[in-house]
Amino acid sequence: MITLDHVSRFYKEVPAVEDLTFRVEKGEIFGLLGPSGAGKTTTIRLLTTLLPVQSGSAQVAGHDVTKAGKQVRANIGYISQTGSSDRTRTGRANLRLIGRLYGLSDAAIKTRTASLATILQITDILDRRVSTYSGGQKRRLDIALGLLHQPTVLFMDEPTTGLDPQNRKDLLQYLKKLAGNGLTILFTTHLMDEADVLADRVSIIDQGKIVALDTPDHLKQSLQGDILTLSIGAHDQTVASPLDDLPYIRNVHQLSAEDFRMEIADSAANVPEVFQRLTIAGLTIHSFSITKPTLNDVFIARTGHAPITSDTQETK
Ligand SMILES: Nc1ncnc2c1ncn2[C@@H]1O[C@H](COP(=O)(O)OP(=O)(O)OP(=O)(O)O)[C@@H](O)[C@H]1O
Repeated sequence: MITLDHVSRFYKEVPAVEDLTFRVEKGEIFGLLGPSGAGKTTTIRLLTTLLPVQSGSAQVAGHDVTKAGKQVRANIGYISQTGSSDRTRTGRANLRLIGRLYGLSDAAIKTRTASLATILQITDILDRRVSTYSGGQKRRLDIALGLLHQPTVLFMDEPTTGLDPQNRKDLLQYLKKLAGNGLTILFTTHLMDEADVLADRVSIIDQGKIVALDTPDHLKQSLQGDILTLSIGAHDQTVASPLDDLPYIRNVHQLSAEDFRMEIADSAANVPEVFQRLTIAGLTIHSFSITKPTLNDVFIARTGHAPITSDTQETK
């Protein structure tokens, strides 16, 4: 349903996305996961024909985004981070406008509006101006606007922005149901847990490049071990050197002045030796935890740095 073949986009010779190649199948929920500035929105804008592809090629719903933009636009829904509603109009008027833009009959607009409003729980606010909506209500209207013309492919930038936990849970369930009925969904997020819960497959993107692409489970299993997090109190010293030659320790990463995380194979057997090494090196362990890897850990392992903060550093 979506195919990218070596797609790149530059701004003044600086790559925003570089050499992206992947496919998304019909009914699949595909997550583009990465920190701010990674190139997620640029990818969506290229696929929705809002930005021209400069090199490589891409097809959406069987149409080339460069040569057949009109056909691509007829087959897709796009829900941007900010949404597309007119705040001065009511929700119903916004839906009517979009329906007419897509050439739907008044009867079809009425039926689709009633059904989407019920599912997204906005029926009782449809006749109020959008400027009076809460963030979550507006987000749900954005989604109704994106789905009104029954697209075959839905693009969503940061789907759950502004939603409270219950609305977020409901929305993720609804998106899964839509995909179960054959809708293909490509969404962006910087939230690792959202990608984990929602996506069938995830592409982790950093500085415009794909650094990992697989199912969330496969990505997490690729780390082959647990994550050991240690707090050693303020020291000038890093934990990396005392652990340098231990073959079962990988990717030691300093989270803050006191905190470190690392991958550890067979943690039950190997943690005692780690503690012994650190104690001999004169370090005091204040606290520790051993957890299963998350997509956050996958990101750190593949890029060597933490996804959100830039003040951390790789030490091994
Ligand atoms: N119009 C533009 N002119 C110059 N640089 C741009 C432009 N649009 C995007 N960029 C740059 O391209 C890179 C990718 O931006 P993009 O908006 O795709 O990132 P993102 O992953 O969606 O980030 P966020 O999560 O913050 O929305 C960034 O370095 C950004 O500064």
